[in-house]
Amino acid sequence: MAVTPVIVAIDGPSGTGKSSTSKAVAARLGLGYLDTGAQYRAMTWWMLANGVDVADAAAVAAACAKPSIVSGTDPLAPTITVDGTDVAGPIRGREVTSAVSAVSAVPEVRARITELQRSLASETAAAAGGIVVEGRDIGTTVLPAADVKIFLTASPEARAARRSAELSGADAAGLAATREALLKRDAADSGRTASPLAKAADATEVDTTELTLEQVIECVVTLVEAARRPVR
Ligand SMILES: Nc1ncnc2c1ncn2[C@@H]1O[C@H](COP(=O)(O)OP(=O)(O)O)[C@@H](O)[C@H]1O
Ligand SMILES: Nc1ccn([C@H]2C[C@H](O)[C@@H](COP(=O)(O)OP(=O)(O)O)O2)c(=O)n1
Repeated sequence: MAVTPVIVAIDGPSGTGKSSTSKAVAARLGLGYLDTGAQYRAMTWWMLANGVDVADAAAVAAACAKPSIVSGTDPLAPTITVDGTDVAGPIRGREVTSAVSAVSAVPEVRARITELQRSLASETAAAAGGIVVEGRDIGTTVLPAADVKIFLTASPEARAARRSAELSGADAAGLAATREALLKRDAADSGRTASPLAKAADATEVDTTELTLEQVIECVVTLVEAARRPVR
């Protein structure tokens, strides 16, 4: 019996477990995976590498059609390139992290990246039987007809502890500084006019503060399996 492709949207603020949960759910169910934050980070990396002033929205808007951003959708080996260069490492650095909210608030940037996301989601879903797409506005704007919508939350303390455990070397910062930077980015992402971070009215909210990653994965897998309808 065939099953229709399933589209899963996972949104929420930083450090709630979107990437780890989405990758694991996609791998377990044999679906594709798209990290939309990586696309905004890649656009930001390109702006910084090309000397565009990220505080100048008009300059960012004028340049944002130039870079070619390509995402690989295998959850076991996700990739991201800009004009053919692998940027998976540099896009996680502090410089990009502190500039990404400004770049992703520019409507022209969002229009371009949203179009990329929609075409990649439909191509991948058709080829892989479905896709898990994670970000900030997937359930509200990018894929409002998604079959499953999840909004992950966690306390700022838990999120800061998770993030600071990941950072090392030049990017290492104290827990308090990490918490402050994370809340500042949340406020910018939630407060922007163009497609802000928000829970869709029909999304299931999962507070991950007291859950293990495995428990969150199980919860999402159960919701996706329930939504998969056999085609007769
Ligand atoms: N429920 C959880 N409990 C403990 N640690 C978690 C949980 N979910 C995710 N993590 C860890 O927190 C960090 C941030 O998770 P990530 O998936 O990157 O979050 P996001 O994509 O929402 O920013 C990762 O190191 C991940 O392993
Ligand atoms: N769908 C999305 C995804 C991310 N963004 C923006 C806002 C976020 O602060 C940045 C980075 O997202 P990313 O998911 O990589 O951030 P974290 O890993 O959660 O720290 O991109 C967005 O505006 N819309």
